[in-house]
Amino acid sequence: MPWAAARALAARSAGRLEPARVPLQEALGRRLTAPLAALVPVPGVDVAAMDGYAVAGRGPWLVVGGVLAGGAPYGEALRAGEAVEIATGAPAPAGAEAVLPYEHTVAAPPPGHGGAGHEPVTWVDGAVEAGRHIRRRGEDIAEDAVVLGAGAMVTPAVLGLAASLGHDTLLVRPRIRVTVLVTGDEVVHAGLPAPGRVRDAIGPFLPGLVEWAGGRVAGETRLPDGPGPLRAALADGAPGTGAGEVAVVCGASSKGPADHLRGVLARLGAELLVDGVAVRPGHPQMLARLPGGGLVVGLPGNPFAALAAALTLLAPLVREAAGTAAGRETSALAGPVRVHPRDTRLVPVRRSGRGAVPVGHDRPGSLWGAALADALAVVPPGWSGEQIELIELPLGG
Ligand SMILES: Nc1nc2c(c(=O)[nH]1)N[C@H]1C(S)=C(S)[C@@H](COP(=O)(O)OP(=O)(O)OC[C@H]3O[C@@H](n4cnc5c(N)ncnc54)[C@H](O)[C@@H]3O)O[C@H]1N2
Ligand code: MOO
Repeated sequence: MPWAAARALAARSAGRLEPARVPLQEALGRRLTAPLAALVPVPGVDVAAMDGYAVAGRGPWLVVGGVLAGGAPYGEALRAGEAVEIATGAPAPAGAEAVLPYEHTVAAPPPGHGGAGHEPVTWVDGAVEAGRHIRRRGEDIAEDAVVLGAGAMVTPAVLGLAASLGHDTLLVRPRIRVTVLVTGDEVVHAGLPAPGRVRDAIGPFLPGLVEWAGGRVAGETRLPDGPGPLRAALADGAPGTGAGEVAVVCGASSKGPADHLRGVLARLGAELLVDGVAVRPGHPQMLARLPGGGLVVGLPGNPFAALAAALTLLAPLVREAAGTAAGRETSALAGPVRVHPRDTRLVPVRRSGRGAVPVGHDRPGSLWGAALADALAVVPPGWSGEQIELIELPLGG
């Protein structure tokens, strides 16, 4: 199957997940599926915007009480000539006309008193402007105001905003659950690989790639070679095999004696949607639908081939399920690339002012080039030209 057709088919194969209410932190990076409205006004009541004295009428003012943020509000209405010592954010008493910040406050003698008095009562004075330093109820955000529309991306700032408006959950499209199955008797997961062994280089990049595309890796299972373990891991009811889920199989996609994925999928009655893609690297990649509704993505064992295949089949379907389509980017190509007569080539490049620069080191078995690059240039079969499509490589963080 041509590369572009495989990518489009992968996107179509995933239905959009139904919106769900999730706790705020889980909504990060998702899109809102409903407008976000204020459940409460901000601020909720009239509050002091400065530490100082809430005052009524003209000074000097007799200090009749104090109120802290979180403390009990002052119980009575202030009368002209009265002040209440107040903390920033504390409810302003009824009748308060302004807040006099400490910095602008002078100790005042009681009216009609000749000098500084020794009474236990306190008098304060200072210049205030009517209404100054009191944030009125709903002044920042009115109750019921719609602050964000459906489709808005949930950023860290959106989480803080939603919390301040009284929300504990947000309605978003959930992250599609991806289960990773790493096959290969020769594959080890820690330390230096002994001769004939190889460190798993695919399992470590999948969670970041899936998260970046809008999904979530729910678990990783390491499988020995052989059809039995793979069949059990993809059987009905196994993690990643249900509707709205994805199982990613690393390795076992080619034609060797240990490459059992095709046979296992046939035995399970899966519908093979993509069986090989005309792309280099990564042609032995597969997409299938299990009878239970789950999708299986087969990635080749060579790590750069697996990355190229993950960007061809896995990322588009995860994005589609999450409702977060990628933008299309084209660029000039600032360096030579090899062109294949029948296959699309995916070439690691770095964007620069001159265009996309091929970084080399792009053998299927090595992620060196992909690690140096920030995008893959899509070089169609027989291509000649100047502008080229780029697909973004996932960034960290
Ligand atoms: N007769 C054919 N042989 C091969 C073909 C073909 O079309 N006909 N295609 C070649 C290409 S291209 C690729 S890519 C590989 C894909 O093979 P598999 O998906 O079956 O993967 P394996 O055979 O298990 O492994 C291939 C290679 O990758 C190493 N590997 C496997 N898993 C990992 C991992 N998690 N991390 C790092 N490296 C891994 C494995 O040791 C092998 O060296 O098939 C070609 N052969
Ligand atoms: O798909 Mo294999 O890509 O070249 O190593």
